[in-house]
Amino acid sequence: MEAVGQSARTAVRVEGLWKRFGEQVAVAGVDLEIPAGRFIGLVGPNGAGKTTTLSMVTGLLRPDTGRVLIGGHDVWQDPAAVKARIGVLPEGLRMFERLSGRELLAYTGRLRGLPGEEVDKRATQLLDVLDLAGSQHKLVIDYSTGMRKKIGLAAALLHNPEVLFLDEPFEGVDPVSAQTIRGVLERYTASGATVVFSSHVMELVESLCSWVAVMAGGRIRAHGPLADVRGDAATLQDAFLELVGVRGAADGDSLDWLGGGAR
Ligand SMILES: Nc1ncnc2c1ncn2[C@@H]1O[C@H](COP(=O)(O)OP(=O)(O)OP(=O)(O)O)[C@@H](O)[C@H]1O
Repeated sequence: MEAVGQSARTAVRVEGLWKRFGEQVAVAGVDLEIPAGRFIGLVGPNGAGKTTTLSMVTGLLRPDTGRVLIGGHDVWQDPAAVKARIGVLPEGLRMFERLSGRELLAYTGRLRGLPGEEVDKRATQLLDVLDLAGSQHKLVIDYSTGMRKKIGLAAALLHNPEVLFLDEPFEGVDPVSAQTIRGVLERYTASGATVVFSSHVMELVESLCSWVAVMAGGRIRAHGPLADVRGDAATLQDAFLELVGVRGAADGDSLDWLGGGAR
């Protein structure tokens, strides 16, 4: 199918996305134009709608209304073209746990239609870079949380996608592994690819991302280059608290029974 008209530098276009779960409106009209070749952060408080949005954007969950274009292809009209262009590391990743890390990559690569030799080569390099070579023959079920994130990332990168979506990629990952993941992702975006990731960790988003979208209550509250979203605030965290309207409510003043001697 032909790519629908879209600027060459837009990686993902989201138009009028809505999702309800019964009475609960999880995503309430999201429009976004995500630039290519950048590190994009999607931030928001718990329940803001980040996971639901990313699930719809990556074709895992059908929106009630709205559409998503990736590389000009409609996620729901042209899923094969989109799936060839994206890599996804979803939250609570489910994997084939009775395979070893190496087998998981071999299987994923063949599913992606890569020749066996190429899969072997890429898998060896990814396992090395992500410091998983020593555990490549262990079953994924025996991997730690951080190792699971890393093997999931390797599987998502194997076919060299144009856009990589990561839901909380650094959660449960130790600082050394986080630095490794960061290095891999920086190299990947430097080559023109796009990384979209969700996180609660504002310092991380501030240090990694050049473009951010702030979500709260199912809507985008601000989006654009990091400096624009931060505005006059000292940190992205301050700008974020201002935007989501929790300044002053978060200091726990009402918990006057907590601590002290009133037991
Ligand atoms: N399958 C579901 N059924 C019912 N409600 C859901 C479902 N998935 C999400 N929701 C609701 O939609 C809202 C948005 O949830 P979502 O998981 O997208 O938020 P989030 O920003 O990713 O939150 P967190 O940072 O805590 O992971 C929440 O109120 C959540 O309870």
